[in-house]
Order: sequence, then structure tokens, then C-alpha cells
Amino acid sequence: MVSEQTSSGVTVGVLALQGAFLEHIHMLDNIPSVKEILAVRTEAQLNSVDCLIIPGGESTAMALIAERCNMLEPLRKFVRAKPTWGTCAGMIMLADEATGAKKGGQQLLGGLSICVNRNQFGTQKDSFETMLHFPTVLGENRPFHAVFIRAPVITAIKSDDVEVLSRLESTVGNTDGETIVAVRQGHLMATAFHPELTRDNRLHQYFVHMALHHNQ
Ligand SMILES: NC(=O)CC[C@H](N)C(=O)O
Repeated sequence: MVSEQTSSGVTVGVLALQGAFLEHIHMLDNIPSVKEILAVRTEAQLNSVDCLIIPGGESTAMALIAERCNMLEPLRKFVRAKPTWGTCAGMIMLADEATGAKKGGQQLLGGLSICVNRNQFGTQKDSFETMLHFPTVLGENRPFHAVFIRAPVITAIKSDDVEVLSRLESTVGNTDGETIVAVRQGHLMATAFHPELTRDNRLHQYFVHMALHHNQ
């Protein structure tokens, strides 16, 4: 970490309308360049953070609650401008398109030029854990223990600006080693799994770094 950046630090918001937000808050606790961590439920709180994590949970429920709290438009505006990381349901929220949506569709925030498919691996009982490589972010030899719970995957990339950060290894289920599970597009990042359910905060650190650089 670069010390002059650390002295300022960032205020990280975690969207706390629904889902696994507390676990993300705990993961951010020991990162030195995090100035403040805020559970975000209102537009005023959203406006006071430098970056946002949208947790896993249930994207349909999260979207409905956001709509009822008049948070959909403020969130859409936020994700267009400020660093945001969507994990699992949060990744669905950030996608421009989702398949496997509930009848009648569901509201998305959009911003990431990707298409995702919800519940790619089936139901809760089909949850699994696996090691993932993030060669450009974590280095070739430092895999990440990833927990997939009713997870989506990225089925299409719609812009050259989208960088693939990680794919499922070919040894998982019936995948062919091509299934994309993590991407970054400028100030937006998305991961299909739950990085807050392990003790490994390297992806949280990476996101905080992204936010620090965005602010400069
Ligand atoms: N663990 C999760 O976040 C699951 C995502 C959920 N299946 C959805 O569609 O929103």
C-alpha cells in the first residue's frame, strides 16, 4: 500500500437493504486505508460514501426493497460514477442484462456491460466451494477460496472494456474452464461468489485500492 494514499483513506459503503452485508462490514474492518465503513440504507448515506459494495442475497428482493425505499435511481446514479463491487446477487444488480429472472422481470441497476444468468448451478443444495485464480489481481500462484451459493455466472461480455478477472477451473462440475465468474470494467467490479464468507480479505483490499485510485 502507498502511504500517502493511506493517510486519506476511503469511506466504504455496504448496501444494507437485504443479504449478507454484515459479513462484508467485518471483512473491511482491518484494512488500513479504510477510513470509515457505513451500512447504506438511504440516499443521504449513499451520498456520503466513496465506494459501495452490493452484497449477495436475493437480487429480486433487493431490487424490490430498493424500489420501495426510493433507492433505485440514486443507486443507478451512484454506480455510474463511483467504484462499486457487486458480489453474487450484487453482481446481478450491476449487470446490464440478466437471464433466469423472475416472471415479469426484475429491476437491475446496470452499468456493467455483461449478461448474467441467475442460479446457474441450481438451488441451495447445489452450492459449492472451489479455488479460483485471479492472475492479474492476486498473482498466478495465490488462488482464492470461493464459496458459490445459488450463484450466477457471466454468460456474455458486451464491451471490450470488460476485463475477465477469473474463470471457473475445468474441474468444477460440467464447466469447460471457460465460465467467467469475476470481471472488472473501469470503476465497477463483480464476482459471482461470496468473498465475505472466508477469512481472506485480499479481494476487499483490491477493491479498496481501486477506490483509492479512483479518488485521486
Ligand atoms: N447468494 C446469492 O447472492 C444468490 C443470488 C440469487 N440466486 C439471486 O438471483 O439473486
